[in-house]
Order: sequence, then C-alpha cells, then structure tokens
Amino acid sequence: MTMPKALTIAGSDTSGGAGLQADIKTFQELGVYGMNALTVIVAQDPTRNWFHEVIPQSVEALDKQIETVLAGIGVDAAKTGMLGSIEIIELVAQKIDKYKMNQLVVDPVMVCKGADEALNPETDACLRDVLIPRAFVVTPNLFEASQLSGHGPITTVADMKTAAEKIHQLGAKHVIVKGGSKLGTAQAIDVWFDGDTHHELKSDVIQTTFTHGAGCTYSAAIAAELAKGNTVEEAIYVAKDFITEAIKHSFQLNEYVGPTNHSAYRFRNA
Ligand SMILES: Nc1ncnc2c1ncn2[C@@H]1O[C@H](COP(=O)(O)OP(=O)(O)O)[C@@H](O)[C@H]1O
Ligand SMILES: Cc1ncc(COP(=O)(O)O)c(C=O)c1O
Repeated sequence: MTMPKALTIAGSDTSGGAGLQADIKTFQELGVYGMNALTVIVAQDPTRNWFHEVIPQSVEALDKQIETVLAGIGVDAAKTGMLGSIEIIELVAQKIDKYKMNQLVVDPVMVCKGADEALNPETDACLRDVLIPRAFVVTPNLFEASQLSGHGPITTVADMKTAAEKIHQLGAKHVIVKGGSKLGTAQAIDVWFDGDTHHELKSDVIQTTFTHGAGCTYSAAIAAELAKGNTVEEAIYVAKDFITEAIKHSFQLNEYVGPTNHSAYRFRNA
C-alpha cells in the first residue's frame, strides 16, 4: 500500500489543538501520513491567564529534521506554520528551493488566538519577502493579510480582495484571506484569489469561541488534499468543509481554550 505523505514545519502547541499537533491530526483524519519538523515550542501558563510563551528551537535542530524528511523520505506536499525567527524562515526557504517543493502551503502565523499582539513583528517582513513568493497557497487571516499586503485594517470583503491581489503580486500562486467570524457578517467568508478570479468561500458563522487551531487545521487540510493529488480547487473546498465541521463540534478544554474537533469531518462522512 502507498500512502500520501505530508510534512509540517511548525511550532508545537502543548495544549494539542493548534500548531503541528493540529496539522498531524488533520493529515491523519484525511488519510495522509504526517511528519513534522519542530520550529518552536509554545507553552501556556495557567497561572498567568494562559499566557503564551514561545521557546525557540535551534536552526541546526530544524535543519536536521527537515533533512530527515526531505532527503530521507520525500513528501507529496508540505505546509509551514509558526516559524519564530528570521534565521528559521531563511532556512526553510533554502530547503524549499533545494528540494523543489512546489506543493507548499504557507500559513503565515503572526498571532496566537487569544493573544492580541504579533508574536515576532520583526519576522513579518521576512515572511513577506522570503516565504510568500515560494508559496503555492498562502492562508493569512485578516490581521496577517493586512501586514503582508500593507493594506491597513481589512474590514470588508472588498478589502479582502484588494489585499489578496497585493499578496498575489508578492509571488504566491493562490491567496486565501480568511474572514471567518471577524468580519461581523452572518457568514464566515474567505476570499480565494487564483491570480485571475476571486472566489468567495462561505459557511454559516458558528457561534463559539472554541476555535483554537482553526487556521492551522484549515491550512493543513489544504496540504493534505494536495498531497493526495487533488487539484487546488478540490483541496480548498474540502478544507473549508473540514474546518466548518471541526468548529461545529469544537469543545472546551479549560476556562481559556477550546480547540476544533479534528475527528468531526470523518465521523460525519463515516
Ligand atoms: N465562528 C466561525 N464559524 C465558522 N467558520 C469559522 C469561524 N471562525 C473561523 N472560521 C473559519 O475557519 C477558518 C480559519 O479561520 P480563522 O480562525 O480566522 O484563522 P486563524 O486561526 O488563522 O485566525 C476559515 O475558513 C474561517 O472562515
Ligand atoms: C504552535 C502554534 N502554531 C500556531 C498557532 C496559531 O493557532 P490558530 O490556528 O488558532 O491561529 C498557535 C496558537 O496557539 C500555536 O501555539
């Protein structure tokens, strides 16, 4: 039997709902063999309102992990999540070129949900200049799209479309700007720009605050479907369905955090 294989280059979310844990769970649920290269560890402090502490890993350690997977095994698609430093972004870019990874989904993580400030503002320009041009698909939320496009605050679907075009000009082939529940509309609208046409992906907004890991899960689902050889269009529509189902069945872990439910899509389709 052969299995499609995917790699996530991402941070560890110790609480299990976001980061590489969300990615690997999503790969598994969609029938893809998941592997990871760890960039940073995120720990959350229960005595300080679940304050997120980001503990970087060394560039050497990341280099060895990526070589293990790309030189030693090979993958059908890859995704990036939280990267944490300029050195790490540059290393990842080198590896993408070295291994000619063209099925690459970049989730340009700049913020953790629940935290209201950019985690590493100094890395934002590097993400924009070094990684976005190498992305097949890039999936910024409204804050990230505003940073990458220089558009200023994004509050409408028209703003999302303008920002998507600007990010496309940076070199990403497909840009998905995630409106989610942040637009204040009755529907969770994402705009996908393919370089030619804007597509609006819509689902009803689910009234919940338990959306920890939603962005990671969504981008991982796109990578998984690409790894299976599906078209980008198929991958994006499956991913939207997968994340909507995961949010519908999300749950509370403690008073601070509620992750999406990675099994919900498979259970529905069983
Ligand atoms: N409350 C919600 N109801 C339905 N879909 C949502 C909701 N919140 C987010 N989404 C969807 O989940 C996906 C991830 O979006 P979002 O949570 O904004 O990303 P991020 O985690 O990067 O901030 C998008 O497809 C978005 O439309
Ligand atoms: C390691 C890691 N990556 C990414 C994220 C972003 O998560 P989300 O998908 O909720 O935006 C988080 C949030 O806590 C995280 O801990």
